[in-house]
Amino acid sequence: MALARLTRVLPLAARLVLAPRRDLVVGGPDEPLPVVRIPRALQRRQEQRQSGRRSPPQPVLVRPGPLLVSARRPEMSQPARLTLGRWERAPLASRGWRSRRARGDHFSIERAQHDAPALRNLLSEDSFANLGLEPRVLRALQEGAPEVIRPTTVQLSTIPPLLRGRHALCAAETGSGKTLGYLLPLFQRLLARPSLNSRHIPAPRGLVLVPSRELAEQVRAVAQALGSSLGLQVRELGGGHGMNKIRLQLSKQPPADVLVATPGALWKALKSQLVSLEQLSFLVLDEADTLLDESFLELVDYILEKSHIAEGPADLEDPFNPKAQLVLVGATFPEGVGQLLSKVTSPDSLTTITSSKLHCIMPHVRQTFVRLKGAEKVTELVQILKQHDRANRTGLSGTILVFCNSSAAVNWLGYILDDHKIQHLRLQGQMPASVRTGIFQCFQKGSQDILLCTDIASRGLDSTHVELVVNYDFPPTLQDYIHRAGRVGRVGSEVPGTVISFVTHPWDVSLVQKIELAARRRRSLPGLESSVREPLPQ
Ligand SMILES: Nc1ncnc2c1ncn2[C@@H]1O[C@H](COP(=O)(O)OP(=O)(O)OP(=O)(O)O)[C@@H](O)[C@H]1O
Repeated sequence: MALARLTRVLPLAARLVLAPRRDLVVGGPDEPLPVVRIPRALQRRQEQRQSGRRSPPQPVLVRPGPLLVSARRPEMSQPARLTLGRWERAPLASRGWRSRRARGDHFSIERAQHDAPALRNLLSEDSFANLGLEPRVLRALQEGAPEVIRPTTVQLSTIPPLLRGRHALCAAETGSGKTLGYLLPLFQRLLARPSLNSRHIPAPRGLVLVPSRELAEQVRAVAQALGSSLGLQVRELGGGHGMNKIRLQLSKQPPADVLVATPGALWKALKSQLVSLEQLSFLVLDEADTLLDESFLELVDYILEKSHIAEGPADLEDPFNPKAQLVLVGATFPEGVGQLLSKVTSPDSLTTITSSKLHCIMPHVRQTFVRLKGAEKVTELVQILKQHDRANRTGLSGTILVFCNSSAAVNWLGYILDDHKIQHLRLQGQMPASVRTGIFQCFQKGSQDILLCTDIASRGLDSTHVELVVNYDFPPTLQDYIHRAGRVGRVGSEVPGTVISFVTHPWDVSLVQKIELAARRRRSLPGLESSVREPLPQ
């Protein structure tokens, strides 16, 4: 490049001679010629460029010691003490995985620490009492969640701004305790604001929107444990059951102070005027990236339209004209927040809280990638499950989540596991609501060790027993990978987590290479950043 630039700037009249030592000699016949020496490295790069060749990245010399990446081919391993620079080319173990010849190859991103990042770096003075929570709320926390003693890093950074009435977008890694991070401020706000309900239909003051029925059940259970000691009613409104069930859920007495709902069910209830959002003072969109994607956006738009969102903290203070504080929560940064917000409030009123580990490969979970032929996946899975079963009989093992990319694949794989006499549960979106109910709770309680599922189980669902996530089908996006992998290694997990991913298609390989590169550079995954200040489309 430098040589090319140099030749361009030299006057046309100048004579260019490549000197024997490859120095450039410039000037007329009678003048003493200035000599420009070109460094050898530059010359070599120029020669390579001209011949269209690029030197392959140098393999890292592996010495004994802990590894960050361990590969089947040892020269592709990376020691734990080495981090590649941002622009440094990496010797990827997954390079060449698009070729069939790569079948059978594998590598792992090793566990670098034991604890979840959300539990590290906590100081002894970090306590819930120092965050501005009222004694009543602290007591409710003690009674409702006795295992929770000190706040996680995410709770430390979200609770104070939420108590100050700020609208917030909280994006932090999976399993870091975001649910309590928004529920505690929600309850404190409701205690400060008495119910004004004079209408005949239920008008909850707190609303948590979640993308799936299973997550609604889970959040309701956590909220109810806190709400019952505060004298506040928490109810759940899940979809898929038809209008009669929705009517029944909403007619229960006493009416809900806090409603945990899926967008579809709430939309139906609002359309049929079975519920009103006029009294709303706290609105949470949990798993905001999913709620803002195309499948839910229209419903969520309608719900936001019916809620009176405050312009800012000052707007929340009028007790006779309730306005709602808005909180968006997720483990991946949602797209389209700016567009959504500009419809209901000013994007400037939003505080963005992101954790330092957002979109990073979890450092406390071992993640293995295996390049396979499609037809080999079943054998590989059956072997893993049988191995686990043997370990389980000796009382060593936790539970396993196996992810497929479609409901049909879950059913098909389920029949194959039946043939192998491997007991399991199945959870996929096309199951009737009555069959789906309670499946995840069964798995959470440990009554069955293996759950075959689609991505409906990848968002927000919490189980401290999950030891292994298998991506039987490689997830279609990096966001999906983050959410699926996040079912292990959660705060409070009782077992160390592992993720195993089967890689079969060329498009899987592109994602694997991004994951591997991010791990080797210890940086966040690319392409997931977004901005809350995106302009509204014209
Ligand atoms: N301060 C705490 N101390 C100990 N355990 C906690 C604490 N806060 C939350 N937990 C536990 O951590 C686990 C994960 O919490 P939670 O489900 O809120 O994570 P999350 O960040 O919402 O995850 P996801 O992004 O997957 O939805 C739960 O089992 C919860 O009980």
